Amino acid sequence: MTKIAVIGAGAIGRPVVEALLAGAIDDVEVIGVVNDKPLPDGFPVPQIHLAEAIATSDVIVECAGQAVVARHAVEILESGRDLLVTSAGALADAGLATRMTAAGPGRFVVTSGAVGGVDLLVSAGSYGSVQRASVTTTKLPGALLQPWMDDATQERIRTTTEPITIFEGTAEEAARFFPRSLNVAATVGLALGSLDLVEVRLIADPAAELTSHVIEADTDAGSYRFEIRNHPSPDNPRTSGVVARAVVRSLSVLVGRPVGAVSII
Ligand SMILES: NC(=O)C1=CN([C@@H]2O[C@H](COP(=O)(O)OP(=O)(O)OC[C@H]3O[C@@H](n4cnc5c(N)ncnc54)[C@H](OP(=O)(O)O)[C@@H]3O)[C@@H](O)[C@H]2O)C=CC1
Ligand SMILES: O=C([O-])CC(=O)C(=O)O
Repeated sequence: MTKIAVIGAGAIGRPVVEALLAGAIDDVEVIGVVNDKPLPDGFPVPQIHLAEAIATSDVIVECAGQAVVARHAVEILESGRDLLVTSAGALADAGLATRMTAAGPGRFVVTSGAVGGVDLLVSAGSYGSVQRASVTTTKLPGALLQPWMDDATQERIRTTTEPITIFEGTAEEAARFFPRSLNVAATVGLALGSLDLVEVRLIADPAAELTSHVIEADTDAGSYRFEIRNHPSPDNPRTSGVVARAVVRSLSVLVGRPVGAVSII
């Protein structure tokens, strides 16, 4: 039996817990959830402190935010627990990425999250060269407002009646400026081995009922274009609903019991 603790009980963490309790992966036990505020009445597993999660679990699943990875990842890995990271953008901090890579004996992996095709990008980028890469993300305006934006910028985004580009930069900048909306840009950068290479464009579109991520890459193995169109989570319009399912799939690979009739990793 593999013991799992989850950090975060929001739009990703809660459905992950529910899926695991429903038996999505054989032989796992959810020992509890670490969360900022008290969990709502009726939450199906106990709320625990991080220290208890570290003491009693085999794998810790982060579904809480980049700051949690920055604060706790090294401690978790040094305790010998494996860590599944959802907030991939935390690894845009090169210093943190280096410390996490050096830490152990626990292992960390990053979920593919809201996007796909990253397996192919890892394969293409592994031994060869990457000429260019880009991620263009389109979301509803309200999902993109940030505390650092001034009032005029927030108003322009909130009231736009047509698609507007609100950010262009590298994947590192994207993860830093939009920590809850552009983790996928970091995921693509990590897959290709360079966050600086990935040109990111973020579009606020009032008609974007589906969140879209268009990923393009030219490599010496081939040229790729993936267009992903996800339904937003009903609990958090910033987050695509599929992310929780991706976390469960990633966890299933990490614990060695991949979901699906045929194992595709
Ligand atoms: N890789 C990918 O494709 C994607 C990654 N993400 C990442 O996943 C994160 C979670 O997304 P989502 O579930 O939608 O966000 P939510 O805001 O819905 O939920 C976040 C949860 O984490 C909890 N939390 C926040 N800080 C802490 C802390 N310091 N310790 C313990 N718990 C904490 C919150 O608790 P409370 O509400 O009580 O404050 C809340 O329960 C995002 O911030 C983003 O970094 C998101 C989408 C896609
Ligand atoms: O869920 C999504 O579509 C993407 C997202 O929020 C992120 O990358 O942070």
